Amino acid sequence: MILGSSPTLPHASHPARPGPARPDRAAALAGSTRQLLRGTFRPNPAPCSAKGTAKDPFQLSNPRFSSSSNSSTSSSSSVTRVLQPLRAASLEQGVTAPLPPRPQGPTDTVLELWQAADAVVFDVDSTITRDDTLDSLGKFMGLKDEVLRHEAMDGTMNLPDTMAERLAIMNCSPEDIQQFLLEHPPKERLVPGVEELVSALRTRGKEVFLTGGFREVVLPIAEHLGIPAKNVFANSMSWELDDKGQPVRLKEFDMTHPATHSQGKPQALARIRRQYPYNNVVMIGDGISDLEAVNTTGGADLFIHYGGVAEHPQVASRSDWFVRSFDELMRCLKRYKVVMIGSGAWACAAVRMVAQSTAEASRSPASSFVKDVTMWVHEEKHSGRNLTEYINEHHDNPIYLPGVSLGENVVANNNLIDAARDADLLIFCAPHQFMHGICKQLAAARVVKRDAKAISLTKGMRVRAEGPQLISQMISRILGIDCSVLMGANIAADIGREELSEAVVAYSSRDAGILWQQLFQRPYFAINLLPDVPGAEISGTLKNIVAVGAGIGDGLGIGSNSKATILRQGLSEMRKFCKNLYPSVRDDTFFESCGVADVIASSYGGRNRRVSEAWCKRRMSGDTQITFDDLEREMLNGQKLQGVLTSDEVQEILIERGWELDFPLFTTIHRIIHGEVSPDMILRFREAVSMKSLK
Ligand SMILES: NC(=O)C1=CN([C@@H]2O[C@H](COP(=O)(O)OP(=O)(O)OC[C@H]3O[C@@H](n4cnc5c(N)ncnc54)[C@H](O)[C@@H]3O)[C@@H](O)[C@H]2O)C=CC1
Ligand SMILES: O=C(CO)COP(=O)(O)O
Repeated sequence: MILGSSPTLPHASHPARPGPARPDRAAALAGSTRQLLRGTFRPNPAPCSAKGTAKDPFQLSNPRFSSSSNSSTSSSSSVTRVLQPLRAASLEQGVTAPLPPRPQGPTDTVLELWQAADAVVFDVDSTITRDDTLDSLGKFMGLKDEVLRHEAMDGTMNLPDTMAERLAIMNCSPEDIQQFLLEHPPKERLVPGVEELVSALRTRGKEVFLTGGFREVVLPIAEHLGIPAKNVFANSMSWELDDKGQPVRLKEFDMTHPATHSQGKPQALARIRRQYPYNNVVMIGDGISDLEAVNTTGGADLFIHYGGVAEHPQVASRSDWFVRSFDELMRCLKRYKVVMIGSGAWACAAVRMVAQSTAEASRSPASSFVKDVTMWVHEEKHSGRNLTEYINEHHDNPIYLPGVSLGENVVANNNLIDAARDADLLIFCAPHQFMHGICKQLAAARVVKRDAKAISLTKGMRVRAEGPQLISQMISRILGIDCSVLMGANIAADIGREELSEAVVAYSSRDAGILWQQLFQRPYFAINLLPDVPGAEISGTLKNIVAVGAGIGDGLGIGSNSKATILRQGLSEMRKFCKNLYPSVRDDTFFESCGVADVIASSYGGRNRRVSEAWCKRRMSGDTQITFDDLEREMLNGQKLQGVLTSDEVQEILIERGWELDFPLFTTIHRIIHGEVSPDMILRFREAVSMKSLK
């Protein structure tokens, strides 16, 4: 709400004067628009697209409203040029000049800025609330303060004076404020759609701020919306105290607070920009003071006039976008395109869950996701046809997860580069030996968006001369994007049947973690968030070695106590290995699904266990020629074992670092699978490690 006129803004009663110089706006925008303009940012046209850019004669004649279809290839200052000059020029002309029509809808550039916003700053009174706090408080106190309010609005009184006057006649006590809050709870005061919009913004990792109003009244609203108190820039009430120092009567507002002054909003914006390295900041409000937050040095990059409660032509015509409903902003939020890189058993079970989530979410206008999920398929033949064609026709993968419908919104694509091109969210789930080649191809084609996010479901690691590298680190390093991991006790076929399971999403950025949780969480698949990527990923990788050990034990026909010994020792070595490499790894990670639960699930129900059991039986029956590769081909129909390869990779690290004796189970398993000691040494792993090779 407009509470005061600005000394920097021209007004009917003031001579028009030039707007403030904004030397650093271009610099601030240079960073903000870099992403938009480098050509990798492609807004999703549906469900919201720029309207009337070619039809509106005003838009044709004015650069601000011209279509920005060229902007993606122009220099970083072009958005500054496109958005700002008209606003500044119209302010310079003063209110006596005829007002340009208010924008009919977002131009492409405005839409791009909205979708790329890092932070959104909302005015409070009459923007997110249906009322003006002082009006409502005045009414609550039985006053009619219309006169003062109008004087403030047309600028004959300045903002601090107006506030002080209105306050003086209000005469309320702390109890009155408490009662006011009880009778006007946040939920009742909020404009329809604002809660959903704030939540959708936060889910997309955008920071939300509130400016204006009074802390005493705004903080409960912020809390209701899940906005932290540090993101509230509001005035404070100041109280007259009794002899015991207890507040009795509202005296004035804290006049030292920037929010009291006409320049409060620009100052709030300047503070936000100083504190956080945001590229794009959007201001949403209804008043001149909100508009000022854009027309100022280091201010917001985009101004949206919300006119659903109060529409002000002076402000609307100078806004970049005029809306009467928050639903319009919601519909225009970016939707993430999800792409699965992989098409094996786990990739199929996982893409099915993701496709269920995106299909479900797409029923709401607030959906964060594009409904269709692309799945890159390593092409092969099935019944004489391309597997990709088969999947797109039948919606299942008969080779890797037979009998499980993936969902009609899963679209298979056998071209890796094409599949990844539009991805905002990339899920990597290929056997780890192929991951380096996949990342290299994607990097060479330069198709991965710079702001895309990745998650790895792959269990494995890469060993290079410099040392071990996690798959998530490799993805981040080669593609230059954030990468989380999803790890857990997740036998693909069981999850395909929707049997209860759980996993952790370990994240480097919590916002990304929340987004992935939203995507993967299903009624039968619970996701815990964990800020420990190395702990979760190394656990998921090493448990494959333990499962090989368990399979060898099963091949020998060992009992439960002995198998439990292998599992316990395995878990202990997993923990030690993680901690040796990454001392910051958390102990509780090993009690999560990616730790003990995955050791158990894989050592009873996994492929590594099954093939190792068969290998052990064949070896014990005298077949010394049998190899894991033979059995993988024979038993898994194209699926890949990770445990044997991982054992080789881990052993390289153990030898290199002189840790073999500290990891007796891992070392024994490695010696068994390479025929250096006999399979029954699994039960004597403590001695086997010190034995010389039997070769
Ligand atoms: N299957 C499961 O239950 C689980 C598997 N994982 C992990 O997920 C990752 C992927 O495993 P799955 O999806 O089960 O795959 P999978 O082992 O079932 O299938 C192998 C996949 O690799 C593909 N492939 C073959 N040659 C290739 C090449 N040269 N380049 C790229 N791809 C090629 C095949 O087409 C197939 O899609 C592994 O790291 C595994 O440890 C994790 C949890 C559960
Ligand atoms: O990782 C898995 C379960 O969590 C699957 O293990 P396998 O590859 O041994 O089947």
